[in-house]
This record gives sequence, structure tokens and C-alpha cells, in this order.
Amino acid sequence: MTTERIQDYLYSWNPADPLLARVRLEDDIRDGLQGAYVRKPTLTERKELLELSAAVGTQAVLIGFPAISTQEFDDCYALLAHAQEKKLPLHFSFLARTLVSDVEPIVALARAFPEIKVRADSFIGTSLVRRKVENWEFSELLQRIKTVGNYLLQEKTPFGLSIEDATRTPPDDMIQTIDRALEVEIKNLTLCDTVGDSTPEGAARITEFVLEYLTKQGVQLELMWHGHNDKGLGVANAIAAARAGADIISGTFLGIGERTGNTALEQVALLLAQAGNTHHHLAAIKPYCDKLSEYTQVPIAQTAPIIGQQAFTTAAGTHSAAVLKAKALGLAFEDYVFSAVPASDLGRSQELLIAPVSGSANVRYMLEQFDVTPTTALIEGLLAHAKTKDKWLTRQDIRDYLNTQPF
Ligand SMILES: CC(=O)SCCNC(=O)CCNC(=O)[C@H](O)C(C)(C)COP(=O)(O)OP(=O)(O)OC[C@H]1O[C@@H](n2cnc3c(N)ncnc32)[C@H](O)[C@@H]1OP(=O)(O)O
Ligand SMILES: O=C(O)CCC(=O)C(=O)O
Repeated sequence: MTTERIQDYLYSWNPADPLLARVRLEDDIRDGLQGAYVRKPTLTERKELLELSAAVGTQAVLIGFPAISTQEFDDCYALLAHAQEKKLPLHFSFLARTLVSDVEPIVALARAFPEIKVRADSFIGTSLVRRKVENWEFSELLQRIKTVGNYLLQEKTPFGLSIEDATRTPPDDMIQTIDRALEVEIKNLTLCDTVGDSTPEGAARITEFVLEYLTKQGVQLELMWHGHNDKGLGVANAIAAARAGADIISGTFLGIGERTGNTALEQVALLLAQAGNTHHHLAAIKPYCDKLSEYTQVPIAQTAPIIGQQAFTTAAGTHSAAVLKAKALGLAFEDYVFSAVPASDLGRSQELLIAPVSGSANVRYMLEQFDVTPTTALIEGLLAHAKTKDKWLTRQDIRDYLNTQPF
């Protein structure tokens, strides 16, 4: 064990990201459950998921679209009642189209739970392609924002506007949409990359553009980024938007959601933590994701960052040998010598296996795990055995091999 600091041995070309330290997460579980392959958890399971999300330190959850059915409204009500009973420190938003009839049930929920922060989050598709397909006049969309906004003002229910397909909306139309939303005193503005069109540069440009405009108007509100993963850039876009000044990242744990899914919040939480953000409890991520995976029947890939079963596993000879040397220097060195993600902060640890790609260090280590003296003959024999296989050896495989040995 060394007394030296790991920081003195970790050089990074990544820039410092001071803006990331203040960013919060919104868990848009409603959008996650919109994935056609996703099983909708029972109400009891959703209550448990709410608690697990709160344990991670998410600031807000978007848990339903109460106008779509009586059942959905009742579920939203029951989830709020559960949050109140458990005193979960969460803000709640509920989705609606930009229609008074869609936000009315949200007003009813806000009235029923005056002690909980409840926001009506209405979405409106402003891109040219969406307007063309729907045959929507732009003036008609602006009028809807005004009508819904005035209704919510009158009912004293906070209004958040989600600009659907914002990343394919021209700047002048964005400004007109924002102007109309500001007239009705929105509290929150969400820039949606609805079809995952953005690149990180695009996400930063649109966020900076909107922030600059809001600053010029002297307006302060919560600016949120909500992105999808169609080009595999969901997390990179979210971080770019946060660097550019977005206050809240909306996404889902496991990245569940329609098509290729939403921004994977477990990855965002880790990147935020590494930039000095202390809002999230990293060790609570895997328990939440495991339950979410079980209840939604969405399997976690072995290689999924942070939560994948093999995210901290190696069987490769040279890598394993280095991890074992690092172990001798202490946990911090073990965490970082072959990983950019500190397993111990996540309640996990480096795991070594024996496979055809292994060397004697793996075998020596595993024999010690089995309380077997690692003699040269045993190490060479087990390694030669592993080299004949097409996959790593399970504990049972190793046991079976040892049972064939005369000791
Ligand atoms: C990007 C997002 O994820 S936004 C959320 C999308 N999620 C969902 O749609 C899931 C829940 N949806 C539903 O249960 C149903 O679609 C409902 C209850 C909302 C509507 O059902 P229906 O009345 O049968 O309408 P349908 O689904 O066929 O069509 C959607 C209608 O909403 C309209 N619409 C879509 N977005 C908006 C909007 N932002 N504001 C107002 N109207 C809208 C469409 O133009 C269409 O209207 P039309 O029937 O006059 O053409
Ligand atoms: O945030 C939401 O759930 C609605 C908006 C949305 O999903 C999107 O436009 O991508």
C-alpha cells in the first residue's frame, strides 16, 4: 500500500468543466416507458422506482401524461401520494400536449398536492417538417402556447414548455416560440432533440443561442436539455448542452425509450460527478438500474458503462497483471489503472477472470481466491487448459479442473 495520491498520477487532456458542477437531472421515466419494447412496471413497482430514483439524487421526475386516460391520472395521483408519504425530495412534472384539456388534469394534481412541486410540461412541435406533416400554421402553435399559458397562470400552476424537435427548428421560429412562452411566464424551457439529430456542437450552439437570448431579455428560468440517442450521441449531446449552460439534463436511466432511447442518465451522473458535481449518489445507481431492468424487462448489456456486468472485468493477461500490481498500491490505484471510472465509488470492484487471453497472473490470483497454493505446475496447467477454450472459465469450470488435479 502506498501513501501517494492517485491524482498525481492521472493526467487528463479533458478540459475542466466548472459549469457541470451545478447541473441537475430529471428522470423522464414516462418517456422511457414509451419504448415499445419496454414492459410498463406495475404501480407498486413504479413507486419503488421513484424511491430508487430519489436515492440517486435526481432532482425531478416526469412520471406521466395524466390526460391520456383515467387510469393514467389515477396512477399519477397515487405516485404523488406515495412521494408525499415517503417525503421524497423530488419535483414532479407531468406531460401534456399544448391543449387546455391536456393540462386540466395536471392542475387538479397540483391542487391535490400543494406541498409538492408540480409542473405542467406541455410539448409543442415547432420544426418545419413537423408543421408540414401536421398541416399546422405557426401562428396557431403560438396561439396555443398563449391559451394554455394563460390558463395555467390563472390556475397558478407552473408551466414548462418543451419545444419538441427544437434542434430542427429555425432560429427565428425558436425566438417567436420563446417570446410567446415568456409572455405567459413559463418557469422552465426544454430544448428537445426529439429525433436525436444533434451533434455535440449543435447541442452547444442551440443552448448558447437560447441562453444568450434569455439573458438579453433579462429572463432567468430553468433551461433543460432533453435528447434522444438515434445517432448514439445522447450522452455527448447532453454534456455539451450542460457545458453551454443548460441547468437540467432530462433523460432516463438505462437510456430506455422509443427507438434508440433517451440520454442514459447513469452515464451523465458519472460525468457530472467527475466534473465536481456532488448532487448524485453514485453507489445508488446500480441498485436503481438493476430494478428498472427487472421491472421493464430491458436487459443491461454486459458492456454497459457503469452498470454492465463486465464493466469492471478483465481476463486479458497484461491488463490483469497490472490491476493486480495496482491492488498492492491501494484501492485508488486499483480503481484507475485500467478504468476511467472508479468502480469503488459505484459500490463495485475490479473483477478478474481466466480466459484464453489470460496470463499466469490471472491464474495465480484465481487459485488464491480458491485457497489453493499457486504452484508453477498448477498455474501452467490451468493456463494451458484455458487456452484450449473459446470463452472465459466460470468458477465451476475452474473447480472442475482443480478436481482433476492430484493435490
Ligand atoms: C416527443 C414525445 O414523446 S411527446 C409525447 C408523445 N406520447 C404519446 O403520444 C403517448 C400518449 N398518447 C396518447 O395516449 C394518445 O396519442 C393521445 C391520448 C394523446 C391522443 O390520442 P388521439 O386523440 O386518439 O389522437 P392521435 O394519437 O391519433 O393523434 C394525436 C393528435 O394530437 C395532436 N398533437 C400532437 N402534438 C400536439 C401538441 N403538441 N399540441 C396539440 N396537439 C397535438 C396531433 O396533431 C393529433 O391530432 P389530430 O387527431 O387532430 O390529427
Ligand atoms: O420530455 C418529454 O417527455 C416530451 C418531449 C420529448 O420526449 C421529446 O420531444 O423528445
